[in-house]
Amino acid sequence: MSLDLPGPQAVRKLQPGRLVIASHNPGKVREIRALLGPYGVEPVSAAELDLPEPEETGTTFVANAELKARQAADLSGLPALADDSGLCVEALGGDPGIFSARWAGENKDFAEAMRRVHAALEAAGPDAPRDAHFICALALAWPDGHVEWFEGRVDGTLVWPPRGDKGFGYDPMFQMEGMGRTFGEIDPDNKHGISHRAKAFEQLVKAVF
Ligand SMILES: O=c1nc[nH]c2c1ncn2[C@H]1C[C@H](O)[C@@H](COP(=O)(O)OP(=O)(O)OP(=O)(O)O)O1
Ligand SMILES: [Mg+2]
Repeated sequence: MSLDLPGPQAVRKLQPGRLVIASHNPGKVREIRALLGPYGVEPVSAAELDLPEPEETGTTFVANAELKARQAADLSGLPALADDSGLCVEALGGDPGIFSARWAGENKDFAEAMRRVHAALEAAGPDAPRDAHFICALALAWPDGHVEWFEGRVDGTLVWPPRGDKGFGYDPMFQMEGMGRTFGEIDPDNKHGISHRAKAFEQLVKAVF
């Protein structure tokens, strides 16, 4: 999958003050808080503001990140940062991709979602490559309608059975290129230095702080 962003963007700096983390996923909110730690903004989550969870009608990670950020900025009157991310499995044509959260169902059961990915890979045949990548698209929206986008990617392979309980989502079955442990087995501080989210944040930090 390419990392095409919507186009050249004007760079606007983010001023100190409250910043909405427009996500309803506690694992993600935790990582984003840690990644924003050094930059002097006051993160406030969608849950703390009681913001509704929008329907993700976009067909790309960037479009969904933008939709979530715009809605939160509109409703809160504050700048808002959204993350749309997912696991893309090469042998599955990029699935679950933007549907990564939806594969976990209403109950957000990622043990089940990982079994689904594993079953789909088994169905693809014994020689189906285990290559996969995580994508993270970030959108930062201001109440006046200005938006900026950033993206990061990390490549790896899928393992079975899943290992580790330190991350969230599909972390226990994803092993980054060149690493012997899954994202579920490494310390959060370590993941924050290398993940798709960390890479997207590197771009964001360069541009807006
Ligand atoms: O670092 C990660 N480690 C493991 N799994 C991950 C990661 N990053 C995204 N993922 C998977 C699980 C997540 O549920 C889905 C994203 O779906 P996505 O719609 O962006 O997030 P979400 O619905 O969980 O929360 P929200 O939209 O409120 O931010 O991809
Ligand atoms: Mg979502």
